[in-house]
Amino acid sequence: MMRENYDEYKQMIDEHLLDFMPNINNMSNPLYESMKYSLTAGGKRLRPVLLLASCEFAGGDSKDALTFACAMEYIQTYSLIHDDLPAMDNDDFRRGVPTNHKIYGAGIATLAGDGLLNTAFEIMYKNMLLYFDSQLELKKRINAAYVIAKGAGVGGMIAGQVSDVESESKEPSNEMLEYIHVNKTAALIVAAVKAGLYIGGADDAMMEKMTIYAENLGLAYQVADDILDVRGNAEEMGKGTGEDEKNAKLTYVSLCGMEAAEKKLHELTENAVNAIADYYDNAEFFRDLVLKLESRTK
Ligand SMILES: CC(C)=CCC/C(C)=C/COP(=O)(O)OP(=O)(O)O
Ligand SMILES: C=C(C)CCOP(=O)(O)OP(=O)(O)O
Repeated sequence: MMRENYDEYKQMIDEHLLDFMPNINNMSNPLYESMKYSLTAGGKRLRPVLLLASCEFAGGDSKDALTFACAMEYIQTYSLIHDDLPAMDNDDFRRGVPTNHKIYGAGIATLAGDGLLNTAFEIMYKNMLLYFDSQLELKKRINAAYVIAKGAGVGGMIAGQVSDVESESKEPSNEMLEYIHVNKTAALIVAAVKAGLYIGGADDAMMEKMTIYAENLGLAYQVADDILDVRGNAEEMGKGTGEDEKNAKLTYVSLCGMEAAEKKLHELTENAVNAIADYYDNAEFFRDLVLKLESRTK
């Protein structure tokens, strides 16, 4: 049974996110504080919410997917800490508060990111060990961990971030922009959905359709973020306003203009909705999510 709304899933994450923090000895206390600072600074929890909802959509119990959902948020938080570093976007605000390196320095912030990424895999492996006696349950979790590693990895989010960094010194193009969005943003969103579906036990048809949904949602999410950045309501996306957005980034808006970006967002939204048309009666959560994303940019 799927839950009614986004906030119910988000609450599960917010309540349990710190439960998975490892015990760190006193010598590395600044590391713990710095990891905790960014985990509890807010955030929409989109990726873990998608993971839990996808698990239930496939007929599973979201409680069984909680570890993986929290691991996903650890990875998301690591990526934002590193993205904000002086060597990358050099941002001062994130999730409405000073960025991690502004509080703890670039060294600890880098290590907090490393720590979160590593912890994500530590807790997924620990969870898998609980299912050692059931080949079926273990396989679901190995598949989930594999898609997460792949989506976050050097052929996914990291590849996208490399191109994003490099794009600042390259001739802008549609191909480059598409590559950045597919990898930097959509890859982790697709991974969240697929991981949830694996744990929930989805069949191949559902996996295929939901993957198309998630690819379009992922691209739509980045285009919407870029539209909101320009419109000055970055606050709504949990960021600071204005000053920290100082890099002239390659975005759909900067490359093609606002009107084209809005059209693209609409197309991606339609694609996402159409991908799950077969599940009309019980895909309301996923339909609403992508439709709300588009309407928030208006
Ligand atoms: C491996 C790493 C560090 C990946 C970072 C991935 C990512 C999605 C960064 C934020 O993108 P953005 O710069 O477009 O978003 P924002 O405007 O929130 O900074
Ligand atoms: C892909 C983008 C736009 C990076 C920020 O992601 P979110 O907007 O989901 O950030 P949080 O809610 O997790 O802070």
